[in-house]
Amino acid sequence: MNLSRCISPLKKLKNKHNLLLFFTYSTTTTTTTTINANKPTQPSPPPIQVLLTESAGRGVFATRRIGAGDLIHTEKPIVSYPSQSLVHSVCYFCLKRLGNNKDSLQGHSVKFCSNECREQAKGFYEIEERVDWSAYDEHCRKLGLKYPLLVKRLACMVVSGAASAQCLDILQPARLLTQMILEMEDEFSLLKSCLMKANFKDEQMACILFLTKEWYTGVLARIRINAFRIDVAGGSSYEDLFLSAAASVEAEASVGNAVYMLSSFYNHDCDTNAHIIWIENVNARLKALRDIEEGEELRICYIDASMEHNARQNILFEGFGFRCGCNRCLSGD
Ligand SMILES: C[S@@+](CC[C@H](N)C(=O)[O-])C[C@H]1O[C@@H](n2cnc3c(N)ncnc32)[C@H](O)[C@@H]1O
Repeated sequence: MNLSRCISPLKKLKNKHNLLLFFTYSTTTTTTTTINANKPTQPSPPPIQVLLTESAGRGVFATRRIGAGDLIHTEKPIVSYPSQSLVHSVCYFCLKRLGNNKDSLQGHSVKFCSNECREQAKGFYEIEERVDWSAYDEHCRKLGLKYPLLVKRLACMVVSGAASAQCLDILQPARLLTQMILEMEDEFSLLKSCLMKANFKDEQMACILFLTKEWYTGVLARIRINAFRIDVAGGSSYEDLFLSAAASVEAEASVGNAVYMLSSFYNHDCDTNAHIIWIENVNARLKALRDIEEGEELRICYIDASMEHNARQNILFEGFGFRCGCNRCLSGD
């Protein structure tokens, strides 16, 4: 199975209020509906919908009551990439930590935890292997950049046919300052020159036509707002661990970064009712932190919620471009 099959095909519909409404079909909840004892059970759709909010763009809303601790849905990433310092000690596809090489399949510069992961990575990895990325990787390492590595992987996925060049278009982009755009354009030139030096077949060269400055900066602008830092829970008592969603936060402790579709529509709150956790690998699990009523907006926390008021406001404004007006911030806490 290649990665493109894991991507949520979002279907755009109109609801009875004529608001934009999106359903996702590839995410699942743990509950199943038995229609007939003789028929196989089918996963029920997640109890959520994406609607326009009054002041925060689109957001995720409960379609029924959700209990505290319930799993709301799971989600596979559209694109992910390991932290550069851990590239040889996590699975190159699912980012699972590899202990003493016993979980890894040897013989390649990067490792996979299973044949399934190797198979799913096949599309982009065959392209990636043919390119000398040292200049691009070194540029990212020197400047501590993580998101351009996601763009590199996405570019390889597009060349291999495992993803569409437009697959992130629906996500909200960050507003970019001129200086940022200039830096991104330099990075783009580096990425493109690495790819152009590779020995590709004619049809693959034709596939590189999508690779323009506009594509590169547009993808990076979306990744900046929507990427999650992946902190994988270890040990057996993971169900009790509280791991806040920390989109776009830099940290060496994380196994990597990833972009998801549905999870990207969750807005932020400093006193949140839902959170996202990762158990073993990059597949996300969205869980309710308290009872949530039908129609209530589900929000996650993008940052370290233990920070004081001004620090939270500054990080949210600089990183995500908004002033948080949640009840906790309004109370001055
Ligand atoms: C990951 S996206 C969330 C989904 C987004 N609302 C959309 O329409 O795609 C993050 C962006 O949503 C908006 N946002 C999220 N939480 C917010 C909040 N509490 N108040 C205002 N805007 C918020 C900001 O523009 C932020 O950059």
